[in-house]
Amino acid sequence: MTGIRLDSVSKVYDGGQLAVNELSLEIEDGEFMVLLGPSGCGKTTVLRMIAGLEDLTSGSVWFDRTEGTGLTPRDRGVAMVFQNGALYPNRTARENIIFPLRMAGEDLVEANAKASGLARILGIDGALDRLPRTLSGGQRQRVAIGRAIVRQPKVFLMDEPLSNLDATMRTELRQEIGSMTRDLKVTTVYVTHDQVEALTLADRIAIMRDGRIEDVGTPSQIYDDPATAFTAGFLGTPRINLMTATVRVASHHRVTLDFGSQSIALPPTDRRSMILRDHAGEQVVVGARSDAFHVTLDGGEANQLSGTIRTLEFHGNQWIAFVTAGIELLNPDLIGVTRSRRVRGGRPTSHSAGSRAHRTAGRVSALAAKARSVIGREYTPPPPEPLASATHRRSDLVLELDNVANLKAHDTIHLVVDVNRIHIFDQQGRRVDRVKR
Ligand SMILES: Nc1ncnc2c1ncn2[C@@H]1O[C@H](COP(=O)(O)OP(=O)(O)OP(=O)(O)O)[C@@H](O)[C@H]1O
Repeated sequence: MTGIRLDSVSKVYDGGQLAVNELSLEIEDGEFMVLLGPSGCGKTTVLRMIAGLEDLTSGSVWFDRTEGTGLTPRDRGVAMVFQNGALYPNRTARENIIFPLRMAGEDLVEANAKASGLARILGIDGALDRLPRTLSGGQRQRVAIGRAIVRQPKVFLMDEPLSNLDATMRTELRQEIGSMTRDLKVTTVYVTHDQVEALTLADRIAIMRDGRIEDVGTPSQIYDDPATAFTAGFLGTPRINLMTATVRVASHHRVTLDFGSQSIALPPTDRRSMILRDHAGEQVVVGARSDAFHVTLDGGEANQLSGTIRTLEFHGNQWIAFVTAGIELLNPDLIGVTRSRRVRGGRPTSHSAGSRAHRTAGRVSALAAKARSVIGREYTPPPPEPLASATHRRSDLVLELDNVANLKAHDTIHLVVDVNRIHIFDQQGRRVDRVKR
């Protein structure tokens, strides 16, 4: 078994697309690591760089203590499964699975025994003697997984292996992938943009954005204690409410978060109060998932926000309420973000905040040098986009409600905010307090 280390890896494609930007990540021996992020953030490129299918522009890949950067895919001991695991059409499922073993000279009886064992784990033992065209999409994908894993690779790489399956099949195969990789204790890197797959399968999740890692941790760390507003917005349905607030410091150093016509207060002993006392008058972003609110009668309770129900949606086991409360809400995808990283004719095609780009000028200039060396053009880091940009705004608080017996559209609703459940971010979307990892 093998641990993987990515050491400041970057990829600039021909034509200047910066796909991966000085990304570092350690994946432990036997760990199931999920790379999660929106389309185009560089997940597949990272996977292909681990597999040796994509050259690195800079940085290095390590397998335990061996540098793998220059190794051929074959010498890396990795196996990969893609969205559409292509099979040999004229070979049965069994022949497909044992093919890599036979190529390696393994005895037919032993190879068949291994195929049968894997087929049992993957739930395709009844389909082993059928041709791929007679199998369902889910069965074909199971055969592809069996063929990839049969040689006991040191590292198993999966690129959205469930994305072409229907919902029932996805759930079943997801569970089988989880138990199989744990039984085999093989180090696995799994790419997806599906948060349910990430939360259910991963030992740890790396949230990617614009070619970088935004946050990395166990599923519960990432969900309950997100390092950035983007991470908080990527996990959870409905998405977290991100409200702009101004920090006010009243008498006795009491810190309130002022949303305009309404506000909430932090307890004086709250660590965040102590941090925010020095930032009176500045804007912050307050993240509150639905479970941070509870509906109350207008009892004048502390930390109460009031609004009007714009609409109620029925979702079977619950309702989703869209509440207009006169609070400016932000789109998590756009806080502190690089909107386009394309380097063309010396300038990116649009502005961005580059959430961490401002941290060290040195990093930016190193990247600039790399981009220049690849495409022979100047790279100018884009300036931050203002928080109040129109594209950032959303209009409603979005909440789950179990019971709407006494509520309907256009009613006034009163919500108490549990301040222990809110996260406070700076204008670039980073937590103002410390994240526990
Ligand atoms: N061969 C290539 N040449 C040029 N640009 C590329 C190439 N492959 C990928 N890219 C670009 O690099 C960026 C990262 O692509 P990548 O496929 O790694 O992202 P991803 O997160 O896996 O996306 P998706 O979830 O849509 O598969 C994208 O902007 C993509 O357009």
